Amino acid sequence: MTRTPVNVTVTGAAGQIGYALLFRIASGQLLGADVPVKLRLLEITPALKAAEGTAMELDDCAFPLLQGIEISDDPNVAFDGTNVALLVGARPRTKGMERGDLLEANGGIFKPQGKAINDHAADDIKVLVVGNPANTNALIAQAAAPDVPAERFTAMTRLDHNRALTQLAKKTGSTVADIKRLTIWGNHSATQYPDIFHATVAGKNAAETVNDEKWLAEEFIPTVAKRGAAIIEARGASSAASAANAAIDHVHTWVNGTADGDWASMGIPSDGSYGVPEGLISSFPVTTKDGKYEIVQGLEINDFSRSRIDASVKELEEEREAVRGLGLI
Ligand SMILES: NC(=O)C1=CN([C@@H]2O[C@H](COP(=O)(O)OP(=O)(O)OC[C@H]3O[C@@H](n4cnc5c(N)ncnc54)[C@H](O)[C@@H]3O)[C@@H](O)[C@H]2O)C=CC1
Ligand SMILES: O=C([O-])CC(=O)C(=O)O
Repeated sequence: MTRTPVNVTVTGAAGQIGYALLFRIASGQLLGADVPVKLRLLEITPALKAAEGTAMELDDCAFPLLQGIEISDDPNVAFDGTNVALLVGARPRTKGMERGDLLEANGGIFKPQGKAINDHAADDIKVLVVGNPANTNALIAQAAAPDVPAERFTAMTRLDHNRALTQLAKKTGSTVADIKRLTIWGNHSATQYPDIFHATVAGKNAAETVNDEKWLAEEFIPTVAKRGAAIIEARGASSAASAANAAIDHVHTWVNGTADGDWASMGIPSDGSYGVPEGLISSFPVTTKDGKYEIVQGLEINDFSRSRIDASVKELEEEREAVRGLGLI
């Protein structure tokens, strides 16, 4: 194998998403079946032993593409020379915790990680934030990394995108492979807006094919937007394998490109497109090529969509104000 290995850092490596993610990265599903990887696992000190156990299992898989594993509780070590950073570890909301407390607790994680990325990561670093609240955690990390191009900080809405694909496929009696150009707009939260007005099912407009605004407003959108809570209710734990799968999809798409005639959803810094205030990390339809993404331009946004996009963007603005007030950005 002649290619230089790509350094991939995963934070929260001993957590449930970490366990579902690391083996897939090591097997080549993140970057490609011909791309060797070195894994860096970042955990908090009490979870280092568990991370070591996962590393032992990774060794035991004898993945031909896996060229090394390093484990650390120091972000300066874990992000040293890293090319792809998957920021999964985050502080979950616990009983009695207000939103401000949650943002502050996550600021204590994502600000130092952003700084470590700024100071130590490779020049081509790409960052995906999975840990919630993902969009605003991405904003915090980005603000702490002024030397890294802002567009390298992204947040995950691909799980929402994938959830929406399946719901639409079920409704239309098609398969997910028949569906193209679906979009998640806004925040990875219950205000997100899954948009099928530009989507196609087997080449035909999805909204026209469905032709059922009541289903759209009362079933499809709430099912997708509240799916995370439904999984917690059913499983007694939040989505893990599907979240890891979406993280793989997000980075694979970013690095390897979207298919002709299709797009994906990514939480990315707004350039002001579609009236989303510049700098907010909000989900958009994007095409990707040569490791870069571009927002799909020129889509007509009807009133139904406009009010929902605006509501989610308003929530993102409020989160941005809150972290600004806490001095985190
Ligand atoms: N954007 C999305 O679509 C989704 C996001 N999530 C979020 O992903 C995050 C992780 O989920 P799980 O793996 O299920 O949680 P988990 O609780 O099983 O694992 C989190 C891990 O992060 C570690 N951690 C905490 N602080 C850290 C720090 N400063 N540095 C490194 N590691 C640290 C913990 O020790 C723990 O091992 C949560 O915030 C969850 O809400 C989950 C599903 C979907
Ligand atoms: O709420 C959570 O921790 C899980 C989550 O983001 C999701 O499943 O979309």
